[in-house]
Amino acid sequence: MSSINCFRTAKAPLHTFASVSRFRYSPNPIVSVLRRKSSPSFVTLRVVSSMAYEKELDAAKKAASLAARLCQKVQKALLQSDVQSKSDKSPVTVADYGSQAVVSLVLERELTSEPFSLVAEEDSADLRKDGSEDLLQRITKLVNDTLATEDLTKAIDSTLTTDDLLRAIDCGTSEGGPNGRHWVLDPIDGTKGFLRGDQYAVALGLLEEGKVVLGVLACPNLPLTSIAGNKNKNSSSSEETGCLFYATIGSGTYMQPLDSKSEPVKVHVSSVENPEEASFFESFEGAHSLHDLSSSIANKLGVKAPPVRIDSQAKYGALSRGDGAIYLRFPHKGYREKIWDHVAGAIVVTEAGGIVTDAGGKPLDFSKGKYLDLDTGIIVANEKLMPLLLKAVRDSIAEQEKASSL
Ligand SMILES: Nc1ncnc2c1ncn2[C@@H]1O[C@H](COP(=O)(O)O)[C@@H](O)[C@H]1OP(=O)(O)O
Ligand SMILES: [Mg+2]
Ligand SMILES: [Mg+2]
Ligand SMILES: [Mg+2]
Repeated sequence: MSSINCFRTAKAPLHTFASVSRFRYSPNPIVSVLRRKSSPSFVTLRVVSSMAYEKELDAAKKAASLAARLCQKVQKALLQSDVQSKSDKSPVTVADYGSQAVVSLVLERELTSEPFSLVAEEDSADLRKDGSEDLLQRITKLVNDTLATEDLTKAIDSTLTTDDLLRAIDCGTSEGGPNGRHWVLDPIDGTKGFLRGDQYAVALGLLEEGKVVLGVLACPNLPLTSIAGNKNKNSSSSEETGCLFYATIGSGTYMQPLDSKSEPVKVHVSSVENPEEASFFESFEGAHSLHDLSSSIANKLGVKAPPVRIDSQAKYGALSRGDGAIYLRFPHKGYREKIWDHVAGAIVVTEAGGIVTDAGGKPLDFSKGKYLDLDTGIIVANEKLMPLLLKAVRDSIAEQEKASSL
Protein backbone atom coordinates (compact mmCIF):
# COMPACT_ATOMS: atom_id res chain seq x y z
CA MET A 1 0.00 0.00 0.00
CA SER A 2 1.16 3.48 -0.72
CA SER A 3 -0.06 6.69 0.87
CA ILE A 4 0.44 10.23 -0.27
CA ASN A 5 -0.75 13.40 1.34
CA CYS A 6 -2.46 15.86 -0.99
CA PHE A 7 -3.67 19.37 -0.62
CA ARG A 8 -7.16 19.78 -2.00
CA THR A 9 -7.79 22.99 -3.93
CA ALA A 10 -10.91 24.34 -5.56
CA LYS A 11 -9.37 23.92 -9.00
CA ALA A 12 -8.30 20.40 -8.37
CA PRO A 13 -11.24 18.43 -7.00
CA LEU A 14 -10.64 15.25 -5.14
CA HIS A 15 -11.22 12.94 -8.06
CA THR A 16 -8.27 14.41 -9.95
CA PHE A 17 -6.03 13.09 -7.22
CA ALA A 18 -7.61 9.72 -7.77
CA SER A 19 -5.73 9.39 -11.02
CA VAL A 20 -3.20 6.86 -9.92
CA SER A 21 -1.61 5.66 -13.12
CA ARG A 22 1.79 6.73 -11.90
CA PHE A 23 1.63 4.13 -9.17
CA ARG A 24 2.90 0.86 -10.53
CA TYR A 25 0.47 -1.33 -8.70
CA SER A 26 -2.42 -3.45 -9.86
CA PRO A 27 -4.39 -2.35 -12.94
CA ASN A 28 -7.42 -1.65 -10.77
CA PRO A 29 -6.13 0.15 -7.75
CA ILE A 30 -8.56 1.28 -5.12
CA VAL A 31 -8.04 4.73 -3.80
CA SER A 32 -9.36 5.53 -0.41
CA VAL A 33 -9.53 9.15 0.54
CA LEU A 34 -8.98 9.88 4.18
CA ARG A 35 -9.74 13.43 5.24
CA ARG A 36 -7.90 14.70 8.27
CA LYS A 37 -10.24 16.01 10.97
CA SER A 38 -7.68 18.52 12.19
CA SER A 39 -7.13 19.95 8.74
CA PRO A 40 -10.01 19.13 6.37
CA SER A 41 -8.30 20.60 3.33
CA PHE A 42 -5.64 17.92 3.56
CA VAL A 43 -6.44 14.46 2.37
CA THR A 44 -4.45 11.27 2.33
CA LEU A 45 -4.89 9.18 -0.76
CA ARG A 46 -4.35 5.57 0.01
CA VAL A 47 -3.66 3.39 -2.98
CA VAL A 48 -4.63 -0.17 -2.28
CA SER A 49 -3.18 -2.79 -4.57
CA SER A 50 -3.38 -6.56 -4.60
CA MET A 51 -0.12 -6.39 -2.66
CA ALA A 52 -1.73 -4.23 0.04
CA TYR A 53 -1.47 -5.43 3.61
CA GLU A 54 0.64 -8.41 2.51
CA LYS A 55 2.91 -8.28 5.55
CA GLU A 56 -0.03 -7.76 7.91
CA LEU A 57 -1.97 -10.61 6.30
CA ASP A 58 0.93 -13.04 6.63
CA ALA A 59 1.30 -12.12 10.30
CA ALA A 60 -2.45 -12.36 10.94
CA LYS A 61 -2.74 -15.78 9.28
CA LYS A 62 0.21 -17.07 11.25
CA ALA A 63 -1.15 -15.65 14.53
CA ALA A 64 -4.70 -16.97 14.05
CA SER A 65 -3.54 -20.42 12.89
CA LEU A 66 -1.24 -20.83 15.85
CA ALA A 67 -3.90 -19.64 18.28
CA ALA A 68 -6.36 -22.08 16.70
CA ARG A 69 -3.84 -24.89 17.26
CA LEU A 70 -3.73 -23.98 20.96
CA CYS A 71 -7.55 -23.98 21.12
CA GLN A 72 -7.75 -27.36 19.36
CA LYS A 73 -5.41 -28.87 21.90
CA VAL A 74 -7.47 -27.55 24.79
CA GLN A 75 -10.80 -28.57 23.22
CA LYS A 76 -9.51 -32.08 22.58
CA ALA A 77 -8.38 -32.45 26.18
CA LEU A 78 -11.67 -31.04 27.40
CA LEU A 79 -13.73 -33.49 25.37
CA GLN A 80 -11.56 -36.48 26.23
CA SER A 81 -11.46 -35.78 29.93
CA ASP A 82 -13.67 -37.99 32.09
CA VAL A 83 -13.09 -35.84 35.10
CA GLN A 84 -13.73 -32.38 33.74
CA SER A 85 -17.40 -31.59 33.59
CA LYS A 86 -18.43 -29.64 30.52
CA SER A 87 -19.88 -26.94 32.71
CA ASP A 88 -16.42 -26.30 34.15
CA LYS A 89 -15.42 -23.01 32.54
CA SER A 90 -11.69 -23.28 33.32
CA PRO A 91 -10.59 -24.98 30.07
CA VAL A 92 -12.25 -22.32 28.00
CA THR A 93 -10.64 -19.67 30.13
CA VAL A 94 -7.25 -21.23 29.53
CA ALA A 95 -7.90 -21.28 25.80
CA ASP A 96 -9.28 -17.72 25.65
CA TYR A 97 -6.29 -16.23 27.45
CA GLY A 98 -3.80 -18.49 25.70
CA SER A 99 -5.19 -17.68 22.25
CA GLN A 100 -5.13 -13.94 22.97
CA ALA A 101 -1.54 -14.11 24.22
CA VAL A 102 -0.40 -16.08 21.14
CA VAL A 103 -2.01 -13.63 18.69
CA SER A 104 -0.67 -10.63 20.54
CA LEU A 105 2.89 -12.04 20.70
CA VAL A 106 2.97 -13.15 17.08
CA LEU A 107 1.63 -9.87 15.71
CA GLU A 108 3.97 -7.80 17.82
CA ARG A 109 6.99 -9.82 16.78
CA GLU A 110 6.12 -10.04 13.10
CA LEU A 111 5.24 -6.37 12.74
CA THR A 112 7.99 -4.73 14.70
CA SER A 113 8.16 -1.53 12.70
CA GLU A 114 4.71 -0.23 13.63
CA PRO A 115 3.04 1.06 16.77
CA PHE A 116 0.83 -1.78 17.93
CA SER A 117 -2.77 -1.33 19.09
CA LEU A 118 -4.98 -4.32 19.86
CA VAL A 119 -8.66 -4.26 20.88
CA ALA A 120 -9.37 -7.70 22.30
CA GLU A 121 -12.00 -9.39 24.42
CA GLU A 122 -9.91 -10.60 27.35
CA ASP A 123 -7.77 -8.84 29.95
CA SER A 124 -5.54 -10.12 32.73
CA ALA A 125 -7.42 -8.68 35.75
CA ASP A 126 -8.68 -12.07 37.00
CA LEU A 127 -5.33 -13.74 36.40
CA ARG A 128 -3.62 -11.21 38.65
CA LYS A 129 -5.89 -12.07 41.60
CA ASP A 130 -4.74 -14.23 44.50
CA GLY A 131 -5.50 -17.87 43.87
CA SER A 132 -4.96 -17.65 40.10
CA GLU A 133 -1.31 -18.71 40.19
CA ASP A 134 -1.94 -22.27 38.99
CA LEU A 135 -4.15 -21.12 36.16
CA LEU A 136 -1.56 -18.57 35.11
CA GLN A 137 1.17 -21.23 35.13
CA ARG A 138 -1.00 -23.53 32.99
CA ILE A 139 -1.68 -20.84 30.44
CA THR A 140 1.98 -19.81 30.29
CA LYS A 141 3.04 -23.41 29.68
CA LEU A 142 0.39 -23.86 27.01
CA VAL A 143 1.50 -20.70 25.21
CA ASN A 144 5.19 -21.66 25.43
CA ASP A 145 4.43 -25.14 24.09
CA THR A 146 2.38 -23.67 21.23
CA LEU A 147 5.01 -21.13 20.24
CA ALA A 148 7.68 -23.82 20.34
CA THR A 149 5.86 -25.77 17.61
CA GLU A 150 6.44 -22.90 15.21
CA ASP A 151 9.72 -21.43 14.10
CA LEU A 152 9.18 -18.52 16.40
CA THR A 153 11.82 -19.48 18.87
CA LYS A 154 14.40 -17.32 17.17
CA ALA A 155 12.06 -14.33 17.26
CA ILE A 156 11.13 -14.97 20.86
CA ASP A 157 14.41 -14.90 22.75
CA SER A 158 13.55 -17.12 25.65
CA THR A 159 10.74 -19.00 27.31
CA LEU A 160 7.97 -16.65 28.40
CA THR A 161 7.50 -15.97 32.08
CA THR A 162 4.11 -15.49 33.70
CA ASP A 163 4.77 -11.74 33.65
CA ASP A 164 5.43 -11.86 29.90
CA LEU A 165 2.15 -13.71 29.51
CA LEU A 166 0.17 -11.12 31.50
CA ARG A 167 1.74 -8.32 29.49
CA ALA A 168 0.90 -10.05 26.21
CA ILE A 169 -2.76 -10.45 27.22
CA ASP A 170 -2.93 -6.80 28.27
CA CYS A 171 -1.68 -5.62 24.91
CA GLY A 172 -5.33 -6.08 23.98
CA THR A 173 -6.72 -3.26 26.10
CA SER A 174 -6.81 -0.62 23.38
CA GLU A 175 -10.14 1.18 22.91
CA GLY A 176 -9.98 1.34 19.11
CA GLY A 177 -11.71 4.32 17.52
CA PRO A 178 -11.71 6.28 14.25
CA ASN A 179 -8.02 7.14 14.00
CA GLY A 180 -5.00 5.07 13.10
CA ARG A 181 -4.61 1.31 13.01
CA HIS A 182 -6.15 -1.10 15.45
CA TRP A 183 -6.06 -4.88 15.43
CA VAL A 184 -9.31 -6.40 16.70
CA LEU A 185 -9.39 -9.87 18.24
CA ASP A 186 -11.85 -12.37 19.60
CA PRO A 187 -9.50 -15.13 20.81
CA ILE A 188 -12.36 -17.62 20.98
CA ASP A 189 -15.60 -16.56 19.40
CA GLY A 190 -18.41 -18.94 20.26
CA THR A 191 -17.42 -20.03 23.74
CA LYS A 192 -20.55 -22.14 24.10
CA GLY A 193 -19.77 -23.99 20.88
CA PHE A 194 -16.19 -24.54 22.04
CA LEU A 195 -17.43 -26.15 25.26
CA ARG A 196 -19.88 -28.38 23.38
CA GLY A 197 -17.17 -29.50 20.97
CA ASP A 198 -18.91 -27.62 18.16
CA GLN A 199 -18.07 -24.55 16.08
CA TYR A 200 -15.91 -21.68 17.28
CA ALA A 201 -13.51 -19.27 15.61
CA VAL A 202 -10.38 -17.28 16.26
CA ALA A 203 -11.36 -13.96 14.71
CA LEU A 204 -8.75 -11.31 13.91
CA GLY A 205 -9.24 -8.11 11.95
CA LEU A 206 -7.50 -4.83 11.24
CA LEU A 207 -9.14 -1.40 11.29
CA GLU A 208 -7.58 1.53 9.52
CA GLU A 209 -9.13 4.95 10.14
CA GLY A 210 -12.24 3.17 11.43
CA LYS A 211 -12.69 0.90 8.39
CA VAL A 212 -12.02 -2.84 8.23
CA VAL A 213 -9.15 -3.52 5.84
CA LEU A 214 -8.20 -7.10 6.73
CA GLY A 215 -9.82 -10.09 8.37
CA VAL A 216 -8.82 -13.64 9.22
CA LEU A 217 -11.16 -16.31 10.57
CA ALA A 218 -9.72 -19.59 11.79
CA CYS A 219 -12.51 -22.15 12.16
CA PRO A 220 -10.99 -25.42 13.40
CA ASN A 221 -14.20 -27.47 13.35
CA LEU A 222 -15.73 -26.24 10.11
CA PRO A 223 -15.72 -28.89 7.36
CA LEU A 224 -13.63 -28.01 4.31
CA THR A 225 -16.57 -28.82 2.08
CA SER A 226 -19.93 -27.05 2.12
CA ILE A 227 -22.16 -27.59 5.11
CA ALA A 228 -25.24 -26.84 3.00
CA GLY A 229 -27.62 -29.77 3.27
CA ASN A 230 -25.63 -31.51 6.03
CA LYS A 231 -27.82 -32.97 8.74
CA ASN A 232 -25.59 -31.93 11.59
CA LYS A 233 -24.20 -28.52 10.74
CA ASN A 234 -22.76 -27.61 14.05
CA SER A 235 -20.65 -30.46 15.21
CA SER A 236 -17.43 -31.57 13.66
CA SER A 237 -18.15 -34.87 11.99
CA SER A 238 -15.71 -37.35 10.53
CA GLU A 239 -15.27 -35.05 7.52
CA GLU A 240 -12.01 -33.19 7.15
CA THR A 241 -12.32 -29.98 9.13
CA GLY A 242 -10.39 -26.79 9.75
CA CYS A 243 -10.78 -23.71 7.54
CA LEU A 244 -8.84 -20.50 7.38
CA PHE A 245 -10.75 -17.65 5.70
CA TYR A 246 -9.01 -14.38 4.94
CA ALA A 247 -9.67 -11.15 3.11
CA THR A 248 -7.99 -7.82 2.53
CA ILE A 249 -9.79 -4.82 1.19
CA GLY A 250 -10.21 -4.89 -2.58
CA SER A 251 -8.62 -8.32 -2.99
CA GLY A 252 -11.46 -10.79 -2.43
CA THR A 253 -11.86 -13.59 0.10
CA TYR A 254 -9.87 -16.81 0.17
CA MET A 255 -10.13 -20.06 2.05
CA GLN A 256 -7.48 -22.66 2.74
CA PRO A 257 -7.18 -25.66 5.04
CA LEU A 258 -6.10 -24.55 8.49
CA ASP A 259 -3.40 -27.12 8.95
CA SER A 260 -1.79 -27.44 5.58
CA LYS A 261 0.04 -25.37 3.08
CA SER A 262 -2.44 -26.17 0.28
CA GLU A 263 -3.22 -23.43 -2.19
CA PRO A 264 -6.01 -21.09 -1.13
CA VAL A 265 -9.18 -20.89 -3.20
CA LYS A 266 -11.13 -17.73 -3.89
CA VAL A 267 -14.64 -17.92 -2.50
CA HIS A 268 -17.91 -16.17 -3.32
CA VAL A 269 -21.19 -15.73 -1.53
CA SER A 270 -24.24 -17.58 -2.80
CA SER A 271 -25.69 -16.26 -6.04
CA VAL A 272 -29.22 -17.35 -5.17
CA GLU A 273 -31.75 -14.72 -6.24
CA ASN A 274 -34.98 -16.46 -5.35
CA PRO A 275 -35.50 -16.30 -1.56
CA GLU A 276 -37.47 -19.55 -1.71
CA GLU A 277 -34.20 -21.27 -2.59
CA ALA A 278 -32.17 -19.43 0.03
CA SER A 279 -31.19 -20.94 3.35
CA PHE A 280 -30.43 -18.86 6.40
CA PHE A 281 -27.94 -19.06 9.24
CA GLU A 282 -28.51 -18.01 12.81
CA SER A 283 -26.99 -18.54 16.26
CA PHE A 284 -27.14 -22.00 17.73
CA GLU A 285 -27.88 -20.38 21.08
CA GLY A 286 -31.40 -19.01 21.43
CA ALA A 287 -30.10 -16.62 24.09
CA HIS A 288 -27.89 -14.91 21.48
CA SER A 289 -30.51 -14.19 18.84
CA LEU A 290 -34.30 -14.03 18.62
CA HIS A 291 -35.13 -17.17 16.68
CA ASP A 292 -38.85 -16.25 16.48
CA LEU A 293 -38.08 -13.00 14.71
CA SER A 294 -35.77 -14.80 12.27
CA SER A 295 -38.43 -17.36 11.44
CA SER A 296 -41.02 -14.63 10.87
CA ILE A 297 -38.61 -12.92 8.44
CA ALA A 298 -37.86 -16.21 6.70
CA ASN A 299 -41.58 -16.90 6.33
CA LYS A 300 -42.18 -13.50 4.76
CA LEU A 301 -39.37 -14.16 2.30
CA GLY A 302 -40.74 -17.58 1.47
CA VAL A 303 -37.58 -19.38 2.59
CA LYS A 304 -38.34 -23.10 2.53
CA ALA A 305 -35.29 -24.62 4.18
CA PRO A 306 -35.08 -24.81 7.97
CA PRO A 307 -32.58 -22.48 9.67
CA VAL A 308 -28.96 -23.57 9.86
CA ARG A 309 -27.90 -23.00 13.48
CA ILE A 310 -24.19 -22.82 14.15
CA ASP A 311 -22.02 -21.03 16.68
CA SER A 312 -19.62 -18.17 16.18
CA GLN A 313 -18.26 -16.26 13.20
CA ALA A 314 -17.90 -19.60 11.46
CA LYS A 315 -21.28 -18.47 10.08
CA TYR A 316 -19.60 -15.60 8.22
CA GLY A 317 -16.97 -17.99 6.87
CA ALA A 318 -19.57 -20.50 5.68
CA LEU A 319 -21.62 -17.69 4.09
CA SER A 320 -18.58 -16.34 2.26
CA ARG A 321 -18.29 -19.62 0.33
CA GLY A 322 -22.02 -19.82 -0.35
CA ASP A 323 -23.02 -22.60 2.08
CA GLY A 324 -26.07 -20.48 2.92
CA ALA A 325 -27.42 -17.19 1.59
CA ILE A 326 -28.63 -15.19 4.59
CA TYR A 327 -27.49 -14.54 8.19
CA LEU A 328 -29.94 -13.12 10.70
CA ARG A 329 -28.80 -11.96 14.12
CA PHE A 330 -31.17 -10.23 16.52
CA PRO A 331 -29.77 -10.12 20.06
CA HIS A 332 -32.14 -9.73 22.99
CA LYS A 333 -32.90 -6.18 24.10
CA GLY A 334 -30.09 -4.56 26.03
CA TYR A 335 -27.27 -6.64 24.54
CA ARG A 336 -24.53 -4.49 23.01
CA GLU A 337 -22.60 -6.04 20.15
CA LYS A 338 -18.81 -5.84 20.38
CA ILE A 339 -16.63 -5.08 17.38
CA TRP A 340 -14.49 -8.21 17.82
CA ASP A 341 -17.59 -10.33 17.16
CA HIS A 342 -18.00 -8.92 13.63
CA VAL A 343 -14.89 -7.17 12.26
CA ALA A 344 -13.22 -10.23 10.71
CA GLY A 345 -16.49 -11.86 9.66
CA ALA A 346 -17.78 -8.69 8.00
CA ILE A 347 -14.81 -8.26 5.65
CA VAL A 348 -14.68 -11.99 4.89
CA VAL A 349 -18.29 -11.76 3.66
CA THR A 350 -18.13 -8.36 1.92
CA GLU A 351 -14.96 -9.23 0.00
CA ALA A 352 -16.75 -12.40 -1.16
CA GLY A 353 -19.51 -10.22 -2.62
CA GLY A 354 -21.94 -10.08 0.30
CA ILE A 355 -23.51 -7.18 2.15
CA VAL A 356 -23.46 -6.80 5.94
CA THR A 357 -25.73 -4.18 7.53
CA ASP A 358 -27.73 -3.48 10.64
CA ALA A 359 -31.46 -4.16 10.59
CA GLY A 360 -32.06 -0.67 9.19
CA GLY A 361 -29.75 -1.26 6.22
CA LYS A 362 -26.86 0.84 7.50
CA PRO A 363 -23.30 -0.47 7.17
CA LEU A 364 -21.70 -1.49 10.47
CA ASP A 365 -19.63 1.33 11.94
CA PHE A 366 -16.51 -0.05 13.59
CA SER A 367 -15.05 3.36 14.37
CA LYS A 368 -16.86 4.02 17.65
CA GLY A 369 -14.64 2.05 20.02
CA LYS A 370 -15.38 -1.39 21.45
CA TYR A 371 -19.11 -1.38 20.83
CA LEU A 372 -21.23 -1.29 17.71
CA ASP A 373 -24.15 1.15 17.72
CA LEU A 374 -26.83 -0.81 15.96
CA ASP A 375 -30.38 -0.56 14.81
CA THR A 376 -31.81 -3.79 16.28
CA GLY A 377 -29.66 -6.49 14.68
CA ILE A 378 -27.26 -7.58 11.97
CA ILE A 379 -28.26 -9.03 8.62
CA VAL A 380 -26.20 -10.47 5.78
CA ALA A 381 -27.15 -11.42 2.21
CA ASN A 382 -26.02 -11.07 -1.37
CA GLU A 383 -26.84 -7.93 -3.39
CA LYS A 384 -29.87 -9.47 -5.06
CA LEU A 385 -31.54 -10.70 -1.89
CA MET A 386 -30.76 -7.71 0.31
CA PRO A 387 -33.63 -5.38 -0.76
CA LEU A 388 -36.19 -8.16 -0.21
CA LEU A 389 -34.57 -9.09 3.08
CA LEU A 390 -34.58 -5.50 4.34
CA LYS A 391 -38.28 -5.21 3.59
CA ALA A 392 -39.07 -8.50 5.34
CA VAL A 393 -37.01 -7.38 8.36
CA ARG A 394 -38.81 -4.01 8.50
CA ASP A 395 -42.24 -5.63 8.24
CA SER A 396 -41.51 -8.32 10.83
CA ILE A 397 -40.12 -5.84 13.34
CA ALA A 398 -43.13 -3.55 12.84
CA GLU A 399 -45.50 -6.49 13.38
CA GLN A 400 -43.62 -7.54 16.51
CA GLU A 401 -43.75 -3.99 17.92
CA LYS A 402 -47.44 -3.72 17.16
CA ALA A 403 -48.15 -7.05 18.87
CA SER A 404 -46.18 -6.10 21.96
CA SER A 405 -47.96 -2.73 22.26
CA LEU A 406 -51.41 -4.39 22.31
N1 LIG B 1 -26.40 -12.75 25.32
C1 LIG B 1 -25.74 -12.71 24.18
N2 LIG B 1 -26.33 -12.25 23.06
C2 LIG B 1 -25.67 -12.22 21.91
N3 LIG B 1 -24.37 -12.62 21.77
C3 LIG B 1 -23.72 -13.05 22.84
C4 LIG B 1 -24.37 -13.12 24.10
N4 LIG B 1 -23.49 -13.60 25.00
C5 LIG B 1 -22.32 -13.81 24.34
N5 LIG B 1 -22.46 -13.50 23.05
C6 LIG B 1 -21.45 -13.53 22.00
O1 LIG B 1 -22.04 -13.94 20.80
C7 LIG B 1 -21.05 -14.58 20.01
C8 LIG B 1 -21.40 -15.94 19.58
O2 LIG B 1 -22.65 -15.92 19.19
P1 LIG B 1 -23.17 -16.99 18.22
O3 LIG B 1 -22.38 -18.21 18.40
O4 LIG B 1 -24.54 -17.07 18.71
O5 LIG B 1 -23.01 -16.35 16.87
C9 LIG B 1 -19.87 -14.66 20.82
O6 LIG B 1 -19.08 -13.58 20.49
C10 LIG B 1 -20.37 -14.57 22.21
O7 LIG B 1 -19.31 -14.18 22.97
P2 LIG B 1 -17.97 -15.10 23.17
O8 LIG B 1 -16.94 -14.55 22.23
O9 LIG B 1 -17.62 -14.83 24.56
O10 LIG B 1 -18.32 -16.52 22.87
MG1 LIG C 1 -17.25 -13.43 20.49
MG1 LIG D 1 -14.70 -14.67 22.83
MG1 LIG E 1 -16.48 -14.31 25.98
